[in-house]
Amino acid sequence: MMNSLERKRLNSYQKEAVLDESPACLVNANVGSGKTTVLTEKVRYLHEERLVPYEKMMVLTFTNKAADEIAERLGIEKSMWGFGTFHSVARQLLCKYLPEKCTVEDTDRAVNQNETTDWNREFEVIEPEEELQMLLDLVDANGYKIKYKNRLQARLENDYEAYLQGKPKGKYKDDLFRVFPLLDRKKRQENKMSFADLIREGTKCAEEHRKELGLQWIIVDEVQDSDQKQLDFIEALKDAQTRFFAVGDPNQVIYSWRGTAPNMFFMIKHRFEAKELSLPVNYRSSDVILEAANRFLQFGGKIEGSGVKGDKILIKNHYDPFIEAEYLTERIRKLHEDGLPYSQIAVFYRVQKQAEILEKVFERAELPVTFSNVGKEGEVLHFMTLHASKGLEFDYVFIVGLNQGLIPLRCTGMEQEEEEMRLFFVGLTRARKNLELSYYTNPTIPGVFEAPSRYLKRLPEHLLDWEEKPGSEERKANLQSLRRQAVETIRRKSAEENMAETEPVKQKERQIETESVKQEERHTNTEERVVRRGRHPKYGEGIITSEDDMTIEVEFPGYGKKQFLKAFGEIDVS
Ligand SMILES: Nc1ncnc2c1ncn2[C@@H]1O[C@H](COP(=O)(O)OP(=O)(O)OP(=O)(O)O)[C@@H](O)[C@H]1O
Repeated sequence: MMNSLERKRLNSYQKEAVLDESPACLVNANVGSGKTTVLTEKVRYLHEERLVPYEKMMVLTFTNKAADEIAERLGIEKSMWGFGTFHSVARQLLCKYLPEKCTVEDTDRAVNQNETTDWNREFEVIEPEEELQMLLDLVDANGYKIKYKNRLQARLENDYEAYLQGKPKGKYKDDLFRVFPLLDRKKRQENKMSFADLIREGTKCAEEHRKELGLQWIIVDEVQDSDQKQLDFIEALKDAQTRFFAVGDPNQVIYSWRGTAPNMFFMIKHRFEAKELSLPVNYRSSDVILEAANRFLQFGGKIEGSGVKGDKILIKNHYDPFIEAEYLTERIRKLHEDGLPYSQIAVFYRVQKQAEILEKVFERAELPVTFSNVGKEGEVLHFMTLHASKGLEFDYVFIVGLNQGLIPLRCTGMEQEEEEMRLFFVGLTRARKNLELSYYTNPTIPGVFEAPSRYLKRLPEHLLDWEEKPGSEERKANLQSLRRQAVETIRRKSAEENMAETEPVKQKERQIETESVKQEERHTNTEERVVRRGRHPKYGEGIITSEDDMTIEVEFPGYGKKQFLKAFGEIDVS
């Protein structure tokens, strides 16, 4: 009975999850613990050993990427009935159960008699932009007044659902709620559905045809990403005999802004009265990476590793994003020369804006890069936002821009703070073997501070390898070389660019020179000062041997010289 499972060498937790046949079961899985493995093995087991026909199962995912991976592992067609994203499965249902297309005569008659024609199974799915344009056309055609047009997409997403649920008017005194009935009618007449329409109409359709569908299993991947409407869809599909099995990780909720509650995992457990199983062992990352990630874990105990110690996490500082991009090209070239395939290297950043400089510099360096998590396969480097990194794994991961105000972004409340932390957790846990984190001295992004991220302080010191924690002489030399490097690079670039750009480049050059001279001056002044003392909770009282804007160096009796980042506030200066 268990032969095919044994072949796959599942651990005991994974086996238990695969074999479980409770009416509802929720697997609380740690990052990298084999969620996808369990899900695919479960489908295979049910189909091959328990002889459940595919048409009696639904396997729902949140992304096309996950759907593709599951289909590939199972060796089934991506378009197979009941497999795919929530949207594609809702579409399948509607294509099966909506009325067939009306004849031309039917449509003419309906239009003549001013009847609304309705969606039929040949409907077209429209992008949010097209729906917005339909709305704007109706506003213009009817001379309606709409406030805050620049936020209309968001208002459409939120208020349209409210209108459909019977809410008569919105927050603002304008004509938006008068356009909604026209929009609804137009979409039906033109046989077009938005993504939200798909799930809502799909849910109605599932309710009507639940008995006929007679599902034996509903299986959901990454269930922590669900929103209320997707849960309604699952509930609509579920009949008395239908078993519900879902895998998810409460520590990887990073889409609260899209309507997922941070505690969704536990809400689902309650709603479906599900039994909870766990997958504790992470097979992906080294122990060093997991110990770092554990500091950002919000739910559950420690993540267990599979016993590979791994290298320390490298912490780097770069003058600015430009110098960093130059550094990355060289570093990545070297890693590749040393035998690491480009496809095993990824660079993550927090905001899209950071990609601009990286893109330019990497293009010039002629390295094979893709700036998304999909698309180009094969021997390419991956550059992407932390959000896009979810579900992926790489041997060597760079996370850039660990500055206050960037990672984490400035937050307005606790919930946002927690989500930022989960996002960083997702980023860290993509790495199998090596992690490199970096922050800028001069971030050049509005709203981002020079101070290194407080997340660096959260990481256990013994796991970190600060690239340079220099003493005073070394530091001075480093600042000088940093300045030389920056100026040289800019000179080289300015020679390449056209003349029109010379002046701003010069300004930048001057700015860097002034800044580094200032830093050196401050530095020298510190050295000339009378003895100052600082106190550390562990090392006691010591003498401050050097100091600049960001760091402070203190010599402690019995411990020697130690450097600290001021932003972490570990030293009390007397
Ligand atoms: N029992 C096992 N023995 C050895 N390796 C395993 C086992 N189960 C899973 N793995 C490996 O661990 C890695 C992570 O597995 P998988 O991608 O299924 O995890 P996941 O939980 O879906 O990850 P994430 O939480 O990041 O989405 C994969 O490389 C997989 O091959």
